[in-house]
Amino acid sequence: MTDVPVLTIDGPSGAGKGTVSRRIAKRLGWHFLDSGAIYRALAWAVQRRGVDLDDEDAVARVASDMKLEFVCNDAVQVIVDGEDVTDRLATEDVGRIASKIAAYPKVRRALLEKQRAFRRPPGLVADGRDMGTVVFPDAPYKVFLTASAEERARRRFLQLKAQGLDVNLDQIIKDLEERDRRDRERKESPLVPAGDAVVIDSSNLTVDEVVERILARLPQALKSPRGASAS
Ligand SMILES: Nc1ncnc2c1ncn2[C@@H]1O[C@H](COP(=O)(O)OP(=O)(O)OP(=O)(O)O)[C@@H](O)[C@H]1O
Ligand SMILES: Nc1ccn([C@@H]2O[C@H](COP(=O)(O)O)[C@@H](O)[C@H]2O)c(=O)n1
Repeated sequence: MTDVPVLTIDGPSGAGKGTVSRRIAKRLGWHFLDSGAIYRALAWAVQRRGVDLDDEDAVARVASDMKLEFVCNDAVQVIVDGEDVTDRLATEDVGRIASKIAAYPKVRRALLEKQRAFRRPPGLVADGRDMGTVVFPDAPYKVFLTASAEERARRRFLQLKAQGLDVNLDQIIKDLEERDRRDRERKESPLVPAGDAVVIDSSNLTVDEVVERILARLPQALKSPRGASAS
């Protein structure tokens, strides 16, 4: 428990959590936690070290001892064990492995304090699956952002295509639904809205509209902090 305010934005893959969270963090002048990037970085480290994905203890050991850094320049760079892996984490392949190992209770426990360490003044916007339910249950502001599976797949398709990746819409829908099902059905920290979260369906909303809806729920005093950028 701490006095530092946290806004949690949870939801399924492709709902727009990362895009919206980054914008809001910038507007408020707050820190930003992309917790999915931590699970993706772990997926990468586990593969890199040749660890058996079915061995929960071995994967949890990597979660405890991997050296993870987020370097904030124009964009956020993810450095794992001294290697910049930023460009390798976006693929559905890494997402699939991340969601498999994210189901392990020992892995989630090993990553809990690493995530809580992001809570620093003046505030934190935390994006993920269990930010409002498990990692920051005392957060005063919680959002569950969702959208139809078709719309989320369409967004992911356009996003990956823009990055020059060779993508197939049907495969993306399949991957996304499988990953969501695994995230929702796992026993440990499943993807569910926190009881006190506001649910926003972004299927028919632009990014700006989602950002404004969320900001409208925050107290005015948080929206004009010293040093916050207006962009
Ligand atoms: N409301 C929206 N309308 C249209 N496109 C959107 C909207 N929100 C996000 N997008 C686009 O959808 C893509 C996926 O968004 P984003 O990466 O923020 O989703 P996410 O919920 O963080 O996904 P993941 O959990 O898999 O990381 C991005 O290209 C983003 O620009
Ligand atoms: N708080 C979180 C965040 C992510 N995960 C798992 O990681 C996968 C990848 O996350 P992205 O947000 O980058 O797509 C995701 O499918 C989850 O399985 C998690 O469990 N908890």
